[in-house]
Amino acid sequence: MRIAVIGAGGIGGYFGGRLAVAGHEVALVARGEHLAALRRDGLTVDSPKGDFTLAPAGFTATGDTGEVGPVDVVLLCVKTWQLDEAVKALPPLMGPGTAVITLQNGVEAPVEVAEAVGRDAVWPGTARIIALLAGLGHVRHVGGAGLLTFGEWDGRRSARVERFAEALNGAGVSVELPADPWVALWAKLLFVATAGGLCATVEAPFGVIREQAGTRAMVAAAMTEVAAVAAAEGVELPADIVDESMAFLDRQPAEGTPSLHRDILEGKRSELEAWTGSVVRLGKRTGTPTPVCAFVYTILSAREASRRG
Ligand SMILES: NC(=O)C1=CN([C@@H]2O[C@H](COP(=O)(O)OP(=O)(O)OC[C@H]3O[C@@H](n4cnc5c(N)ncnc54)[C@H](OP(=O)(O)O)[C@@H]3O)[C@@H](O)[C@H]2O)C=CC1
Ligand SMILES: CC(C)(CO)C(=O)C(=O)O
Repeated sequence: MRIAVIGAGGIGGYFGGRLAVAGHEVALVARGEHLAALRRDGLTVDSPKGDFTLAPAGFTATGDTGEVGPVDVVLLCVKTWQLDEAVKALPPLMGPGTAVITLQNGVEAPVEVAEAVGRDAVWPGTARIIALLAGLGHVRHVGGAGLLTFGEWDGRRSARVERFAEALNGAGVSVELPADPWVALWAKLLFVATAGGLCATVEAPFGVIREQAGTRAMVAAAMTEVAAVAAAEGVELPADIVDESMAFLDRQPAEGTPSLHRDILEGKRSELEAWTGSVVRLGKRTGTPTPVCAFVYTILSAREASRRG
């Protein structure tokens, strides 16, 4: 298949790299020194599922989607606050059946992208992985299954969704095709906005916030708030979503950290607005109380402002 990945960072480099190794025609859209390194040295991925290096001849590295042309699937792998610019790079990649998979945490990215390319072209998706850019042209898969969920906007099973799922499976990437992709997005938000938010608030990895009774209780209370906001938005999460998500927290590597935590610590712009911030915003809009999420959001807004100067 012909695949373009916009944003060849942690998740884009990992999933795009695996598809290229499996023989698909992959274009990694990157910029700056990272793009230069990809062109010169190729892509190196360290992963518990098997390390690999892709030679420059094994994929296209470009800063210009006009050089790529229409593809079957676009993996949109930039941060939420980078979507605006990334969306402007989409038109040359779009053919009649092109699907754009949004992999951002949060529930707002598909809506933003659909405003540019239409709902029929957008597959709301999630990535279950911890991956990061370890250096120029170098991605590190730290943990997590390396699993993708995605589907047509309205949840209908289509031939193109199944075809891409097969391509991913053939590339060693696990896939779940949810009956409703929005349930998967909300379930992921329920985890990152709360467990991710608490890690960033106390500046500690998953192992600490789940062992301390106080932070564990706050995570569970915040998760209950997110489920209530989802219901108010018309998305019914499974009845055991909080227990399931606490069990998911217990399965995370003890030293694992969410990107929200790493970004704030490093003084970078974070995705706070799209994670805990969106829960608070949508809670206000629907009249759903979110006191724990609002507390976490307030602390982190101040912490990010202070770190970024
Ligand atoms: N990392 C993870 O484990 C997971 C991440 N996610 C989600 O995936 C999304 C991406 O996260 P992550 O992979 O960590 O992010 P990274 O910052 O590692 O990667 C994003 C990459 O996209 C590049 N980029 C941004 N805009 C453009 C553009 N217009 N053209 C070309 N390249 C561009 C960035 O370059 P530059 O540095 O120059 O800005 C960077 O290399 C986030 O929304 C996150 O929530 C979801 C699950 C797990
Ligand atoms: C919390 C985590 C690792 C879960 O996959 C994530 O999505 C992120 O850090 O962006």
